[in-house]
Amino acid sequence: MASLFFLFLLLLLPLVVLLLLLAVIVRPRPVRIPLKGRHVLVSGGSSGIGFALARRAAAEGARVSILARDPDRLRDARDAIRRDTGVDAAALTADVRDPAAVGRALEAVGPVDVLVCNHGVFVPQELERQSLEEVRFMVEVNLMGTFHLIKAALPAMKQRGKETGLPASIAIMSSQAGQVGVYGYTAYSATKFGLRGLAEALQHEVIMDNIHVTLIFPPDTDTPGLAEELKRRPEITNVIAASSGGMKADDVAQKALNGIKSAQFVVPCNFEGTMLSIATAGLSPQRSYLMAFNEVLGASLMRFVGLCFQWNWFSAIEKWHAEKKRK
Ligand SMILES: NC(=O)C1=CN([C@@H]2O[C@H](COP(=O)(O)OP(=O)(O)OC[C@H]3O[C@@H](n4cnc5c(N)ncnc54)[C@H](OP(=O)(O)O)[C@@H]3O)[C@@H](O)[C@H]2O)C=CC1
Ligand SMILES: CCCCCCCCCCCCCCCC(=O)[C@@H](N)CO
Repeated sequence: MASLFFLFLLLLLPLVVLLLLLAVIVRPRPVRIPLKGRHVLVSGGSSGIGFALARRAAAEGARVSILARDPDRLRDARDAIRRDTGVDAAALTADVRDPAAVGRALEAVGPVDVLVCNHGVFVPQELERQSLEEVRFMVEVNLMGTFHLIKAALPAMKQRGKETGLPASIAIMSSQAGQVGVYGYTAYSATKFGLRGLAEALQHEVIMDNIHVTLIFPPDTDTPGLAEELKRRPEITNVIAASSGGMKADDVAQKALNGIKSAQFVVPCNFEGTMLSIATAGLSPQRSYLMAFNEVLGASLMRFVGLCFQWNWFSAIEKWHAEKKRK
């Protein structure tokens, strides 16, 4: 009996040592980003996830600015935020593809404490059938638009951080299609994978300015954008995307905001997303020693689970092609 207990302790010991080691080495160090009274700017804040996020930030006492192209939708969103929270959000009309317009918009509202690059466009299609114009459109909006926002916001953000001594945040909306390539998403996945490279490198560059980068990876989320997308999404893309459960915009917004407040680098939004994040942890920064522990121990199991998913997806593609041929 006593020797069994001893054996158990012996097996446990390496895990405890690993946990302690991780607690010492994880970087960057954990930090909390306060929201109350701070300036939160959300691009794409007039619809879907961005709107839900802006409204939640307002409800938590932040000063909120929303940025998008269509002034009518912006006005409706601002009215809804006022109705639900009593907060007057600033509505900024700008196309993120236009760096000068983005610069003017940011200048008008002053320094940002939490920049949420959430805007995004998604036009699913097989690459062979998709026009280069559509590919370029997604790259310009999703990828270049995010560069434009960050370049425009960073100098004043740094300056303000120096004055207040408070940590600031740059959050970027990726997608689970930015963690795994999916049929019909060659261009879209490329932009969302691209944002990860941007975010990892940027975190190195701004850590000494007390700025913390957060990358959010939602699954299919019920938004006006998704409704449009579904009108033309290839059937097999629907099948693969359904491997991860769909979510409501407000639930994604809550996960995102919690992730921003605790300065998580990677923010998964559902259970499948957590598995996906462990499977694709790579060399991304990790502040939580508990998550680091899960990543270290879960890596090989999640690799195996990922291979099972790929098996399933390639089988579905094969079957779909066979059926198409028969028709
Ligand atoms: N819904 C989903 O299934 C998922 C979404 N995501 C990502 O979440 C983000 C939000 O998606 P969702 O809420 O569904 O999108 P919506 O289409 O509902 O809203 C998109 C927002 O972005 C704005 N926007 C689009 N293009 C530009 C532009 N060129 N300049 C400025 N603003 C722009 C839109 O306003 P306007 O058109 O007026 O400019 C709108 O406010 C995107 O980055 C998307 O890739 C990730 C995973 C899943
Ligand atoms: C190791 C374990 C793996 C676990 C399961 C993986 C499931 C992956 C599903 C990918 C779905 C991609 C949806 C993209 C939604 C999106 O971005 C568009 N709606 C555009 O907005």
